[in-house]
Amino acid sequence: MLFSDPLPPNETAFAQGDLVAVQTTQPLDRTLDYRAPEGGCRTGDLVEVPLGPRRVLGCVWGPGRGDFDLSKIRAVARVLDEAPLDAAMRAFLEKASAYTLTPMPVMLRLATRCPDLGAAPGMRRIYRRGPGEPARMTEARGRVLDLMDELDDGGAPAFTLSELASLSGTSTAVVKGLLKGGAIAEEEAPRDLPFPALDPQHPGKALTSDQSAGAEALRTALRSGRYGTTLLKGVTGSGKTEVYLEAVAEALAQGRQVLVLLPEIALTSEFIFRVEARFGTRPAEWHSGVTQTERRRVWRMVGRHEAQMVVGARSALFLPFSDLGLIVVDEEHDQSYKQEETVLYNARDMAVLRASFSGAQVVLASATPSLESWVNVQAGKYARIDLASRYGPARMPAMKAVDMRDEDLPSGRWISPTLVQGIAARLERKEQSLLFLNRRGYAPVTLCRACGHQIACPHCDARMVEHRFRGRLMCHQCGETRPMPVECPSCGVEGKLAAVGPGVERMAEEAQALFPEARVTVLSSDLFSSARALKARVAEIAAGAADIVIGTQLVAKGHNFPLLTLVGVIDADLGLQGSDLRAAEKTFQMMRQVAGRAGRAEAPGEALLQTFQPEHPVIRAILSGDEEGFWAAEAAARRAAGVPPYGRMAGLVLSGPDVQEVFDFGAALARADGPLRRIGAQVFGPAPAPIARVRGRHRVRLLVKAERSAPLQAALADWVAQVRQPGAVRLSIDIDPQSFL
Ligand SMILES: Nc1ncnc2c1ncn2[C@@H]1O[C@H](COP(=O)(O)OP(=O)(O)OP(=O)(O)O)[C@@H](O)[C@H]1O
Ligand SMILES: [Zn+2]
Repeated sequence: MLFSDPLPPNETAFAQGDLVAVQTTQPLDRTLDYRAPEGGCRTGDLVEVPLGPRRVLGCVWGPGRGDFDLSKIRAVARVLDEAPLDAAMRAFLEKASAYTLTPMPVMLRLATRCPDLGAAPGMRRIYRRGPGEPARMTEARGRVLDLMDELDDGGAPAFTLSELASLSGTSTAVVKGLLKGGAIAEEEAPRDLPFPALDPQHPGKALTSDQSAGAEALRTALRSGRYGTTLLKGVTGSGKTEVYLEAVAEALAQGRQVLVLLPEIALTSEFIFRVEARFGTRPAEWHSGVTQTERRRVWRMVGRHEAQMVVGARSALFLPFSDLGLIVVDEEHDQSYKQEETVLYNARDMAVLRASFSGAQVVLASATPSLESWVNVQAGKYARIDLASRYGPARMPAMKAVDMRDEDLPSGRWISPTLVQGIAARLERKEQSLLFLNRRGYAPVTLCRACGHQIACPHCDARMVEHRFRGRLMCHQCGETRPMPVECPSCGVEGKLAAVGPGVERMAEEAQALFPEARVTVLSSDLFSSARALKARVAEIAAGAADIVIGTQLVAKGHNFPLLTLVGVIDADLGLQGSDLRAAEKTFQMMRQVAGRAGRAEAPGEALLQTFQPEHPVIRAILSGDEEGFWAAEAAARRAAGVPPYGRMAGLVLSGPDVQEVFDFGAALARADGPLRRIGAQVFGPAPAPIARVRGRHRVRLLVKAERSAPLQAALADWVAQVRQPGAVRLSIDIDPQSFL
């Protein structure tokens, strides 16, 4: 056994034949009793247990419950040779399950997402890109090599034969064929190698006095060895990353593990590069772009403390760290930290929860923190560090409103004369301009001028968006695409379809028409086949390969464009519409992030916000830069409305193929609101969800509001359990919803 070291505190050893409770990954609402196998087992061990005719994965959760016929109890089949889930991890999973109302088996599945879990270590054959080229190139061979190049971040990743074949959609024979010319090299390698040690003594950059004070505060917090959370707030380019890397160094020096969460895979490679420069070697990576082989290595090495630092996506929170000392959540306000898929959790909150069980420190870094974090600082729950100015000569850009009511702009055009002047001045000085519009595609609406029909998705309650570069219409809800029709699908008249409203592709057209000599480029996620392709383009632009960049929210995040001195926001009012409770907060964050892209080097930057309502309080707050004033006002408004973070909310989405059945179920829930009323909570709805149909399923919403101290989760569970759910209807509960879609 690998893990036969002395039993840590809080863990129990069981001798062969003892009754143990096992939490499985099967959809059962309780643990099951088994007998400890030969050689015994301990709490936290990952095991295989017989269940009916099958063997399933489980984790030893504690002593058996003893409420089952003892004669029928079977023995644990096998203890897996993997690091156990320690007491802190188990407590975290239980708490996260209770908080998000996610069943424990689903939580355990999140925590055991390791390919080939329990497989014996040993040697295996791996394949890397070699220096040669194949004598004869075929389409299939090309696909294999493209894939390998695509996933190569400079680390020459290794693949297994079957991985390469399945990822590239070819056969193993194709892969083997590439061995001959040396385009691929084959080697024997131990299954899972430890990660090389990072060196915390490697010197970092010389810090400014603000930065040093921040770094020292974080080091002190880490030395306490206890849980704590610090909001690291600093304007874009102030050196937040430099400061938290000092905290990383401290944790590494203490021999503890570090997790850094980034909101976007596209940002990882630049960050990995900085880690390598700072600590001499690359950390482990965990996100959707990582191969299965590497995933397995990361999972195992994290459990054995043979990976000191992981950089990754939110699911990295569920890796089995054995001694986690620090979690950094970079760009903590980012919406993508809220998982909107199977398990609804906010990675920022889960990071805090996980750290509290592991005696770890959390650093939440942002130029524009979430209101939740700001409130937690005000309440004294989080510490706060401020970096008020940009590093070096760079200054925050001057922010100005362009009052669109005064601009003379023909219909179908969106770049105001004032903005045009600004761009022209940049072109003259060989500086870059960024036009920001958070709308992918060419135009949000395609309208038939003959009959008035708007082309909609057949499966969703959404319009099809024209993507002119691809010549297709696309549904942004379900991804359905179809060729751009020539005639109206409703009335059949030809040549009358018109684009209405702007998307980034259309802005590019307008910019190019205004400045025929300029190099105009679009940065939008749908235009890049991979994170790698996007990264390459970002690097080219940073080096000066474009004069005018048109971008979606993608550009707001973390990228550095030294030549960029003007940011033009095409429609600053866009985010303020709609009923979203976070509309003001999101707009404020987004505008400040985008503006922060300008003037990152010596040349001063300017941000121009096109708006029809310059007197709107949010627009005024953005322009004045009075952040504290904005947060205080926003907090007061939320407190008055009794909404998060002052009140608690849960969003329920019911969906199914039959609209009546979905509504009936919603109405039945709304009537049976006894358990909610008992805690003083109110239920609103059922009402059609803002997106009322997705992929052919009708969606209905209920919203529950409660006081902050009310035991909401327990009441929700009781409430939902009383009403029989029709088989075809799905129900998802989102605690603290971020959006009301
Ligand atoms: N003390 C320093 N010495 C040298 N360079 C520094 C220092 N502090 C910051 N920099 C440089 O300034 C730039 C901005 O710093 P950094 O990326 O750490 O800021 P940030 O606040 O994390 O930015 P963002 O909000 O865009 O993520 C980087 O290129 C960084 O290397
Ligand atoms: Zn659709």
